[in-house]
Amino acid sequence: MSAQREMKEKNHWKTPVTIIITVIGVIVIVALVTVAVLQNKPLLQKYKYGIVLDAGSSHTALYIYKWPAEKDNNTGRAEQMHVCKVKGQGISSYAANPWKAGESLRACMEEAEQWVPGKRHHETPLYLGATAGMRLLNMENSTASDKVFQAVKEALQSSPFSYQGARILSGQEEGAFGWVTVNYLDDRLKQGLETTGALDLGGASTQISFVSDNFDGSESPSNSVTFRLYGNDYNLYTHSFLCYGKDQALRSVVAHQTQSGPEKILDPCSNPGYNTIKNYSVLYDSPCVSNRKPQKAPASFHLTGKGNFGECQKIVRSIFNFTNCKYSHCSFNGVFQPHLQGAFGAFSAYYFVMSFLNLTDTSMPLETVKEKLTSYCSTPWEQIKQQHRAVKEKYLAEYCFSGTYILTLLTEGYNFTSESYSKIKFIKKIKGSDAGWTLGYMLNLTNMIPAEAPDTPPLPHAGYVSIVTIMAILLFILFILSLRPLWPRCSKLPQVV
Ligand SMILES: Nc1ncnc2c1ncn2[C@@H]1O[C@H](COP(=O)(O)OP(=O)(O)O)[C@@H](O)[C@H]1O
Ligand SMILES: [Ca+2]
Repeated sequence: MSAQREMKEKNHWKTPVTIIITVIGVIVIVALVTVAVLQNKPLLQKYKYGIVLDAGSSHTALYIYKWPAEKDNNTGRAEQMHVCKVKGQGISSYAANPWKAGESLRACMEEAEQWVPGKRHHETPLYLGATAGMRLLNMENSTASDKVFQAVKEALQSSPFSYQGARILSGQEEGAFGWVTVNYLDDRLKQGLETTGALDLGGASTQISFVSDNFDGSESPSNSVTFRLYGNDYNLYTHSFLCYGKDQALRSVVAHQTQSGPEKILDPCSNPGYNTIKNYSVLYDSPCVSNRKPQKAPASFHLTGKGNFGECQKIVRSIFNFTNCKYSHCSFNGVFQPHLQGAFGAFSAYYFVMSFLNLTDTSMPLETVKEKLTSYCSTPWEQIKQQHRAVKEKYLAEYCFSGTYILTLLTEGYNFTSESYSKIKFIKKIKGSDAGWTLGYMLNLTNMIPAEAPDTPPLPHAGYVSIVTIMAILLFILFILSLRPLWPRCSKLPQVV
């Protein structure tokens, strides 16, 4: 028995050499894993910021975006942090007193100072892009448009942010950047997935942008925008229809009914019982209709609602020209359009109107959409007002027209069929960021979408740490095994009888 105990005490795990080796080994493993974890730990998240003002025809909105500072070029995605709606109307409405356009922006600029951390102010780029409202003002009165821009620039330059310019976007830019936003937020660009088309309905213009296999730009170069993003080439079809935003389209529809300069009209696009007085000079004060102003007309006319979808649609149809197409296919007004392809995201006024009318479900047959519009249009105005007390009267009075216009623009203007209509999604936001041209515009100007696919580490951080740990343990075991000759001879253990 005593011999046995003696042998147990000489157990090799307790020899000084193995104790030292074990301690060193454990220290080495702990050190290795600690270094691996600390060295490659994602650094504490710091953000960069960017601000874009969308100076639309009806209103201005200030968007603040943020993205992780360390990985702006590859893995981090920019997202909307805050939006500030500027009080009052769009900047083009200040043509008569331009300095007020600058003043109108101040409250949102101050709000932005609260949202972006102070030490980042000076490095935060600030852009303003104006769309169709300013395009029209610039056509009509370029001096007034220049003055509005001057006032706006002064207001923006007096902020602590890094002012990068204020300008009018072209229709192509507005359409293309809306498409970039939608596909960037859906992660379609980085992953090289099939892209989603973009439908943007504003107050003064409307844009359609999509990638089509049978469009290479040759048939109509002015509708082609090419991009190389994350290593993929895109040939985008895009078109912006000036005067076909819903406010200008409504002007055209009312202008159509006042060609002879009447004192009264019975408008099928307004609910029965709706009554208003409209001023001729205000109605015709837009390059979209100014050439049609009746010669002999009183100062104003009475508009009374009739609420008839079918009749309203007839008038809406009349503002599109479906003749004279010199291309293989056209949408309307002789504008080239390739065959529609893939899914579409429809945002801005498309969303506001269709969500109000409970028509965002596009699996609904087009016949049902028409029935619902027929019913909405024929609902008495008093009843509409009672049912939607919280909704602005101006919007409320226009939903019958707006719904009719959207359905006609999509199905007869762009040629969406019952089948392709079901591929449209009416959207406001994607993953918390508003759909619209602003994000795409900023991504482009800050070079945040690389032309080539970025090199990504082959392993995620957790995988890397696990592999280093396993390797270290394996190395240690190998090392212990390699010291086997030093181990005490276990085979000499006496046989217990
Ligand atoms: N809640 C709402 N309901 C209906 N229409 C809305 C709502 N909010 C905004 N709109 C409309 O959305 C449109 C936005 O257009 P806007 O971006 O200002 O013009 P554009 O892009 O042509 O320069 C306007 O016609 C505005 O009236
Ligand atoms: Ca817009």
